[in-house]
Amino acid sequence: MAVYLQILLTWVYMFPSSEYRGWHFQFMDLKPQDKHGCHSKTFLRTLFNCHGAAIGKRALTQCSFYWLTLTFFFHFQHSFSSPLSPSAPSVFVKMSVLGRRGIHYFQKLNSANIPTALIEKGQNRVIEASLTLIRERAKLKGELVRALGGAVASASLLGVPLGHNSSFLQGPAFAPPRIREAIWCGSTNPTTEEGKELTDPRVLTDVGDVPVQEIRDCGVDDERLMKVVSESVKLVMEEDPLRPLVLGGDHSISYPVVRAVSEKLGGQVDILHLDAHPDNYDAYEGNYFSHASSFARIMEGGYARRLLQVGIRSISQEGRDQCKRFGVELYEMRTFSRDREYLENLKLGEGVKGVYISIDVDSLDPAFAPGVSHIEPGGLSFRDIMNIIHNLKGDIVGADVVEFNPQRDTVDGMTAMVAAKLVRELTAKIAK
Ligand SMILES: NC(=[NH2+])NCCC[C@H](N)C(=O)O
Repeated sequence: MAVYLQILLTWVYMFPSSEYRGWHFQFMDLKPQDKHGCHSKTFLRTLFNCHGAAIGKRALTQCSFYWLTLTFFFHFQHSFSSPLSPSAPSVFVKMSVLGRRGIHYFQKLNSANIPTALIEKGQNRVIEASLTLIRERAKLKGELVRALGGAVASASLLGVPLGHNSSFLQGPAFAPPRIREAIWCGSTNPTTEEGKELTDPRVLTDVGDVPVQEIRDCGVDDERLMKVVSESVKLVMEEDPLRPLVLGGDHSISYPVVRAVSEKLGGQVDILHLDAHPDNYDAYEGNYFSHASSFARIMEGGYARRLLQVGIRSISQEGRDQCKRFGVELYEMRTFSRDREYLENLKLGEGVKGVYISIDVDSLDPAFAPGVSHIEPGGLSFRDIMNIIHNLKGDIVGADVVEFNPQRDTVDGMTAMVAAKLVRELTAKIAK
């Protein structure tokens, strides 16, 4: 009894610290399909589900973690030594995994055991430097397009290699370079289906990636990181006629991107969202910024007037309740043949600032796009998406292609080509 009380108290003490999250997970994206990472991340997220906690809690939290580890150890030590206990090996394995993770994050915390102001100053410099590169590249591309003249709107690629807000695998962090490679791959040509030339800077430019890993490596938390993403999008939009075409990353990035688009334009947009999932949980696995929660954040923020979700075929009761709460127009796969005609003749964005298109690659049937974390059979065909996009009437003010996971792609990069073609055709849709 006393031991359980001790464990409970320890957890309560540990809750207020969000710092472990930042420092512990900073390198985790870089591990390929790390199953243990996935589980322990879920576990730790539940523990440290709190944002913006005071840095002064660190010492207390650190002690609490030692206490928790010891408590577990003493509580279960009879299981380790008892050959009759069937749970012994698995408990031991779990303990050693936890132990190794613990060591990893003590190192991080110890190295961080320096004045808060010093860390913050350094973080600010790194963020400023990161934004400077994007700002200068956007400026140059904007100047170039304006000098060439004649473009009202032009797509500009911005990569956001962020995968740590995934609830399962983290591979989408590796997508932007793979998509770029496929866009310019010699197996195809730079002309889009309806005849736009991607080599023309008035059609397409590129301002590079937000250095997500480098920023997280400095211990910057997600709230701040999301602001950096928003800031980067605004830097692109600053350079009229450039419009952001964002390469994800997991779906969590749509929140800071849409927020930036709406704030910069000074009003709401209509959103066409293609996905297998509605991604509207209040929070998922305790993560407010989860890729499964981005559309809850967008709707709460009031950034969208209409939200059309198309391709949905994995939706929980909470997802349905949230759709009702936010007035989402839900087009599920099971009724797609009925809805097709409407969806292939959409007219959006009138009376608001324009249309934002968010394409989750898992909206496609896995037969077309196997390289995604969340394989969900029964999806859209590539041509279904093309028909919807090509026929859509509206001013496209921004777009994203997210959730391509190169670690799950075929050896010949089939999904990279699919993601690239989505980007190419979105480019054609934006540019005018
Ligand atoms: N953007 C995504 N791929 N989201 C997938 C979310 C999956 C999550 N397990 C759910 O129940 O919805």
